[in-house]
Amino acid sequence: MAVSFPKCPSSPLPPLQTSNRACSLPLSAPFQVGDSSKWALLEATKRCHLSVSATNGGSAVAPVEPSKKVQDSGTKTTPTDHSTKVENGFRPTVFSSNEFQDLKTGPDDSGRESTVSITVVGASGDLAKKKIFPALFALYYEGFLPKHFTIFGYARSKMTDVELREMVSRTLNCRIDQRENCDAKMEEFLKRCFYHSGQYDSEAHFVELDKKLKQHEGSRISNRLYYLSIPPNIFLDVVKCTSLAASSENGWTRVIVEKPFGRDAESSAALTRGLKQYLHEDQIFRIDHYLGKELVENLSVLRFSNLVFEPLWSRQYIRNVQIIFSEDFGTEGRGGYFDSYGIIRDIMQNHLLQIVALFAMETPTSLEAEDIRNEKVKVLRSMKTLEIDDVVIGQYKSHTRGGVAYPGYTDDKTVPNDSLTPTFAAAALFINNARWDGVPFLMKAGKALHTKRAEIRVQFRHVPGNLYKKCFGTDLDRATNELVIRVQPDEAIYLKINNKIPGLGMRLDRSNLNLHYAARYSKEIPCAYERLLLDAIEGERRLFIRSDELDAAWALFTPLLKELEEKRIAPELYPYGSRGPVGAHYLAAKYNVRWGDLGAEH
Ligand SMILES: NC(=O)C1=CN([C@@H]2O[C@H](COP(=O)(O)OP(=O)(O)OC[C@H]3O[C@@H](n4cnc5c(N)ncnc54)[C@H](OP(=O)(O)O)[C@@H]3O)[C@@H](O)[C@H]2O)C=CC1
Ligand SMILES: O=C1O[C@H](COP(=O)(O)O)[C@@H](O)[C@H](O)[C@H]1O
Repeated sequence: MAVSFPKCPSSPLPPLQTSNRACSLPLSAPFQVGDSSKWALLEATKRCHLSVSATNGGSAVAPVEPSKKVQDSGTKTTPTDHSTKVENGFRPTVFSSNEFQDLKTGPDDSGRESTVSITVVGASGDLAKKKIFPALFALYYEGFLPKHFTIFGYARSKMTDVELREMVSRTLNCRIDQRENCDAKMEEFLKRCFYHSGQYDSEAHFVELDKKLKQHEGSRISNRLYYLSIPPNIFLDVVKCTSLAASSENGWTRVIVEKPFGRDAESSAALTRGLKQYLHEDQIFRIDHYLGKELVENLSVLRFSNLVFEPLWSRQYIRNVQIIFSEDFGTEGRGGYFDSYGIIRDIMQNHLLQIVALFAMETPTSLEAEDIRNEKVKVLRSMKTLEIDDVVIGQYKSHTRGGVAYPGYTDDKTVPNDSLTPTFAAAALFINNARWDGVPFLMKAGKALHTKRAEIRVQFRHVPGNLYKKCFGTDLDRATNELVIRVQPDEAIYLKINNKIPGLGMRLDRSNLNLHYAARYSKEIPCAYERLLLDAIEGERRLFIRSDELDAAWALFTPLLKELEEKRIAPELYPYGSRGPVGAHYLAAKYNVRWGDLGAEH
């Protein structure tokens, strides 16, 4: 006879707060939660932060930091920098007292007005079209660009303003969750976009750009941001020309530099020296767009604001950490660039290593950029230089599936037939400090694999003297907890736990405590470039790479890269669309690790 137990009385949980906004509000913020305007949100956020750190009624003017323009070799001027000083890592404040305001709100009533000119150098290129202009539009749409801003495209291609606008308009779209006034907003945005054609090494052409910028800036304080979306061999030409001929005379000048930052320790150091001939370190914004991804930024929040994680975050409880990047397409269209870099330089030395640094750092003194970067650099400097025995490399080969032929890497016309450039790599890294001694940090990155995904997997140790050992069979590894931070796609954080299957017997299964972003948050997640562009405009350096971090990162990888190239080590071939070379499993097994992304259900 079936026995039924009385049901637990249902006790409704209090409703969850569904808005990010609620979290950032100070108790005393005079902000109406019902107010849907983006600007209201930004204003509220400002108040929130100001309520923590300042008591001047919300009109804080950032502390002045000198702008370090070099007029000519050796002569530095120090005009006022009206940049935002970010309070303890939050995005709170304004350029000057009246600049950062919604177009709808009209002019502010105090201080001299200022303006921001954003020049995309290499505007005719792939990255500019795919990411930069759309990100700028998204910022504009959301009301995050300052009242007075102008966008310039600069490249050698001949184009009129109208043609640039046509080109840009083809790539713009509005957020899925906010289509209101989309076309009108696009029109308004495009009217603020202009183009100047010129050579990258011609000071005269940058003087012409300077004149055009001045026309737009008028008598306002001029702040200028240059985004170098060009091949690295012309970075220095452009930096020299902008610095000598087109930097701001009374505001700040900042330069966003895209990767690759060199090919090895020496070339990277040479690039840094070159940049520093014309710019100060705090004018250089080395972008690593992975740092702008929502879940990468959230790593510190997860760790430092939840008591349940931080005490476990060490060799005592963590068995291994895996950072996995895979793409389900090859180098299509970028083979020329890729062949002289390869996957280790393209993904591991920067994106994945930055994740390791953020993951493993000690608690920073504060959320200020320098405090965080100091901790990251300590991690990088504590790491063991990579050795060839701890690395597996692969290259994809052609494969036919379902009647479709997928090309191999060397089938790309821009790639030499005998190229040994790795399109896949797996590596075991170690951090020689008290917290992480002996814990393998396994990285895996590959193109033309079976899936597109980026994730961090934290595998915890076995439960000592586990009472339920018998329920797991012989494979205790399968029973350990695993925390998965899925950076993309379909952002999620989930913790694999063992759970009793409901019923009268005692059977356990693996279940997930799952924070699935799409289900939890209704707002679309901004693209990494939006966050980073906004940070650069605001002068927030937390998510950009400092030169000593870069040096430390290259020091780890350079000997390995040299050895691979000098010895012409052949990569293991893997079929397009597969899970990559089998060697990756041997590497993991060497450290008693099983990759967490195996199997259909992971
Ligand atoms: N595309 C991407 O997804 C990513 C790119 N990056 C980095 O961003 C930067 C820009 O990338 P991307 O847009 O793909 O690059 P492109 O190859 O598209 O180059 C951008 C522009 O630079 C000019 N250019 C290209 N080659 C040369 C050359 N040899 N000499 C002078 N000018 C040249 C061209 O403009 P014109 O001829 O009109 O002057 C071109 O439109 C690079 O540093 C790249 O490594 C980083 C991450 C991702
Ligand atoms: O930096 C790079 O990143 C992209 C992958 O970026 P994602 O944001 O789409 O994950 C990669 O395709 C490219 O090779 C590399 O240069």
